[in-house]
Amino acid sequence: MPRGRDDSRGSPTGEFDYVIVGAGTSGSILANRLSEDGSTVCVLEAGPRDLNPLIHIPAGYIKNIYSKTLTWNFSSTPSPYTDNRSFSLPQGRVLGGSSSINGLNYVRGQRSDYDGWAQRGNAGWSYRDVLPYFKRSEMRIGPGDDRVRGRSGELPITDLDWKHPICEAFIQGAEQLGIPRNPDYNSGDQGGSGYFQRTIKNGFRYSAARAFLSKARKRKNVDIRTDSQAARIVFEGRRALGISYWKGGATGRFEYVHARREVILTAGALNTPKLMQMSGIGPADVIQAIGVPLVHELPGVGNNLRDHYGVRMVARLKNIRTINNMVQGPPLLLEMMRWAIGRPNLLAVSPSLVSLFWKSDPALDIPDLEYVFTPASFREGVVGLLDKFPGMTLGVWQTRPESLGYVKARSADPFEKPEIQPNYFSHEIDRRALLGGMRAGLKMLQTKPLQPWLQAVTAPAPDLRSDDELLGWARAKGITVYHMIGSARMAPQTDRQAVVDNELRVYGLEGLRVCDASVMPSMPSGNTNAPTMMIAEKAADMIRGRKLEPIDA
Ligand SMILES: Cc1cc2nc3c(=O)[nH]c(=O)nc-3n(C[C@H](O)[C@H](O)[C@H](O)COP(=O)(O)OP(=O)(O)OC[C@H]3O[C@@H](n4cnc5c(N)ncnc54)[C@H](O)[C@@H]3O)c2cc1C
Repeated sequence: MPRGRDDSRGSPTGEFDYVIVGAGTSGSILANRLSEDGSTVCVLEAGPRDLNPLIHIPAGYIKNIYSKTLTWNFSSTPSPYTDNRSFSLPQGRVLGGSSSINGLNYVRGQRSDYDGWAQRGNAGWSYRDVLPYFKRSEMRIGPGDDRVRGRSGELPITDLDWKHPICEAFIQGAEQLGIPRNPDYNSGDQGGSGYFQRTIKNGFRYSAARAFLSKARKRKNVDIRTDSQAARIVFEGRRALGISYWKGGATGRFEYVHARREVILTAGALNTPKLMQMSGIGPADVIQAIGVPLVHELPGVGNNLRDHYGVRMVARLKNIRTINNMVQGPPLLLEMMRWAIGRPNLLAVSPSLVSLFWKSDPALDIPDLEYVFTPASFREGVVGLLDKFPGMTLGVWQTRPESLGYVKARSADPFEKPEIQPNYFSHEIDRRALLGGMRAGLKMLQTKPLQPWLQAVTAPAPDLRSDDELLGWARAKGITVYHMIGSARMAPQTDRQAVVDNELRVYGLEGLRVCDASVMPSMPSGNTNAPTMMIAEKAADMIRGRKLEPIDA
C-alpha cells in the first residue's frame, strides 16, 4: 500500500496530554512550558538530535544551511517575477528546527505589527498584549529598558563583541545621511542603525532546543522522539486524536501516539500546512488532488505564504583586511584559537553584523526596510565562498511584503516534497519599496567615512542605475531571506482564508492548534524567530488557561 494511504493508524506507542509535532523554535518552547506543571508531553521531530558541532558554533551557519541531513532540502517553483529561478528554501530538520541553522539575529519587529494583528480582529495580540511574552523567553545581556526587555528568560540575547572599523564607518556614514544610531531596535522603536543582537552566548549558538528543550528533556513527563516524521493527524469525527508517524524514515516503523488533550502543530510554515492537507484539512481541490478524504474544508491552509525577498549590494575595498581575509588560510587558525580561549572572534559572530531599519520613502512614518551590513563579500556565482580581496556587503529587503504565495502537498506521501511558490516580487508595492531600498543603499555604501577604503561598488554593476535596470537586477539576483510565515493564518472566521482563531485553534475542529510561524496574519517588520517564540509563549498560556498582564511601555 502506498505510504500515507494506509488507513491503519500505526502501532500504538502510548498516550500523552499533548502531542507536539516539530521540535523547532515554537515546539521547543511549548514542550518546555506545557510540561512545567507535570502534564505529559510527547514531541515528534522528523530530524535527528542536534549533535553536529557546527550547529553550535555560530560560523557553522554557512555550512549547515546547505546541509542535506539537517534541512528539508525544499526549493521553490520558478516564477516569472524572479526570472524563472528556483530558490533553495532551507528549513531546519533537527532538534531546534530552523533556530538550529538560522542567522542568529534577534529582532522583534515594530509596535504597529502587533497592533495591526489586533486591529484585524485578532483580540489579544496587540503590542501591549504580546510584550510580556517577548520578555518571558528573553535573558537580555546588555543595555536595554527593563520595561520592555526580559532579563530572566531562557534565551540569552547578547551584543556583538567583535568590532571592525568598516562597521563603524558604515554607521557613521548612515548618520551623515540622516539615519540616527538606535541603541536598541528591540525597544519598540525600530528606526536607525546599530549592531545586531544575537542568540549567542560564550561563543555558542542558543537554538530553541538548547535554550528550552534542554530543560524539558530533563523532566520525566516529556518524551522527545527524533527521526519521527508525522504522516497524518488522526481524527474521530472532528476531534484530533493523535498522530500517525514514521519512526526511522520511509523504511522505518509506522506508529501512532495518542493525545488526551490536544495535538499541537509546530512543524513550521511549510510543513504544517502540508501535514494539514495530507490529513484532509485545507482547500477542497488540493485535498481532492492528493486523494485523501476531506475532513474539513479550510481554503486558507497553505495560502498566504510570505517571505522576505532581498538583494545583496557589494563593494570591493582597498587598504584594509575584511572577514574575507581573516577566515581563509592561517588567519582562520588564529580565530579558532581565540574562540577556544573565549576572546572576541569570528567564529562566534552572526552572519550579519550591523542592522539598519529605515524608510523606502521619506513620506512613510515608520521604516519598511531592513538592511544588514557585513565587512565581507561572496564570490560572484559561487555559493558560500568568500572573495579573496577585501569587500563589504549590504543586504536589504522590504520588511512587510505584500506578495503572497502558497504551499501545496503534491501527494499523500509524507516523504514527497510539497510544491512551494512564494511569488517573490510579484506585488508592485514590494518592487517600489525595494527600489527605494537599493537607491538608498547605494548611497550608504559610498558615504564619506567609507571613502578611504572604497574601491568600487561591484553589485549592482555601475552601468545599472535606471529604475528598470535596478529592478531587473533585483529580479535576476534577489535572494530569499528565509522568513516563511502565514500559511495557516490567524484571522476572524469572517475571513475566508482564516485557519486558526485568536487562541490558535483550528476552525471547525477540536483538539487541534497551530502554534508556529504559519499563523502570523502578516509579516512582522524584521526577522521571524523572535515573533515565533512570542507566539509559542502565548500559545502555551492559552492552552493552560493563563494570561500574563499586558504591559504599557
Ligand atoms: C537559513 C535560515 C536563516 C534564518 N535566519 C534568521 C535570523 O537570523 N533571525 C531570525 O529571527 N529568524 C531567522 N530565520 C527564521 C526563523 O528561524 C524561523 O522563522 C523560525 O525558526 C520558525 O520557527 P517554527 O517553529 O515555525 O519552525 P521551525 O523552527 O522550522 O521548526 C519546525 C520543526 O518541525 C519539524 N517538522 C516538520 N515537519 C515535521 C513532521 N511532519 N513531523 C515531525 N517533525 C516535523 C522540523 O524538522 C523542525 O524541526 C531563519 C531561517 C532560516 C531557515
